[in-house]
Amino acid sequence: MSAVSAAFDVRGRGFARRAPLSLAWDWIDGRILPSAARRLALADCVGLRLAEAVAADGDWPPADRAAADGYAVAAADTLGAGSYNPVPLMAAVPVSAGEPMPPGSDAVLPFEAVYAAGPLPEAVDAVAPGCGVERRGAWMRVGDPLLPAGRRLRPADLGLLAAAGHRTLTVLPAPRVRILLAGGPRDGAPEQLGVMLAALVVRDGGRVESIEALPADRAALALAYARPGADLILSAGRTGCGPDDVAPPALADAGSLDLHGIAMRPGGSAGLGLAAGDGAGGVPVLLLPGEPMAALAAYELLAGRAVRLGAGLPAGLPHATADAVTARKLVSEIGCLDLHRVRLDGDGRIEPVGSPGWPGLAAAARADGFVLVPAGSEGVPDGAAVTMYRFG
Ligand SMILES: Nc1nc2c(c(=O)[nH]1)N[C@H]1C(S)=C(S)[C@@H](COP(=O)(O)OP(=O)(O)OC[C@H]3O[C@@H](n4cnc5c(N)ncnc54)[C@H](O)[C@@H]3O)O[C@H]1N2
Ligand code: MOO
Repeated sequence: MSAVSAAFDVRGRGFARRAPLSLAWDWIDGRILPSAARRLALADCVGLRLAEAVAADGDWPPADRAAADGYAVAAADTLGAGSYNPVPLMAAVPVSAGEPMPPGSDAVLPFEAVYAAGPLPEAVDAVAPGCGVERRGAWMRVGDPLLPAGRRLRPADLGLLAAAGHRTLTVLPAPRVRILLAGGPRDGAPEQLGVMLAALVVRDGGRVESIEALPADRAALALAYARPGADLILSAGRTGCGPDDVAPPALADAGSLDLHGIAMRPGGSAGLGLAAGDGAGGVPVLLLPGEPMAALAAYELLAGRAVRLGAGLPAGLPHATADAVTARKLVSEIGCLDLHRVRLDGDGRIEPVGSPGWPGLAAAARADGFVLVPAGSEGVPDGAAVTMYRFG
């Protein structure tokens, strides 16, 4: 791909044209690969992808054990027991759930089925052999496949793998993502992008290398783009057309500005390129608008894809989807992909919350999710079937 808009400085001029989102995706897909697999301690693996399939190292449970609190008994000793026929138990041993079964026992009589006030406990119910017992290997046998290669590890997986005897795992390490806040809010407004972007990066399998607030200074930004230590850089703010919108020229200084201006709304002033940092091919840098809703949209549609690919996760949107029908027309500009924040009612009908160009995160907080109206469409009429991507 040629460095399309690289040479074009939009400051004081505006965007002559914007690239289709698909071009930005091609750029991301062609440059971002997960890092090589590494062996890490189990505790450091949550949210990472397994590089190879994992099998059980032993049986679990390793021996027959009690599944409930009660008395370990030989089931045959309880034969005929009932509330009108208590049967004294000569060899009953109190056990707690999870304890190995004592020799000679083959069932657990729960405390509720035992009268224990006399000199010997008495069964007031009969049990069959195996009752109240978790058999050796009931969950898994040595060599059983437990988790496939590529699995994104959940907290419960780590518990299972600990039970199966694993102390370390071979995983794809999380990409180190540097978050730069370029220029920050205007007029002393509160900073709000750092926490949001960090949470999104973690959601998508990345690790936040640092979050740094920098002045709208071209040289300072170029240095921060070029500094080694990150696998991916997200720079939010100062991507527009004003005189102090120095993020795009700073990226050109640090390496290359390969795209600036994307045909989507909000988020249309996003850009991307490479910083000549420590990586042989340069470190991908995604420029996100500073306007908070535009930053969110540009993260979801662009940057998140890069983080997921770097983590070895599927490139597509990670949001749960819902099939819905529009309760009102969703207007859209032809040639531009529109992200509509929408609310879902109990009947599966959605309504827009504000228009795509409406700034701020309040409307996103009131929305249940978003609907994407493709660039080729002039909008979606009411009563049309659409897919809603759920926020959160
Ligand atoms: N002539 C044109 N001007 C603009 C165009 C255009 O096509 N032609 N595009 C517009 C679009 S789209 C956007 S989006 C903005 C790009 O904004 P910037 O990336 O330059 O954002 P800033 O100027 O840095 O800030 C905008 C807005 O966001 C607030 N902000 C910035 N950083 C933070 C932060 N860390 N926390 C909270 N809020 C932040 C800032 O206060 C401003 O209100 O350009 C348009 N211009
Ligand atoms: O990047 Mo601007 O908000 O298109 O919304």
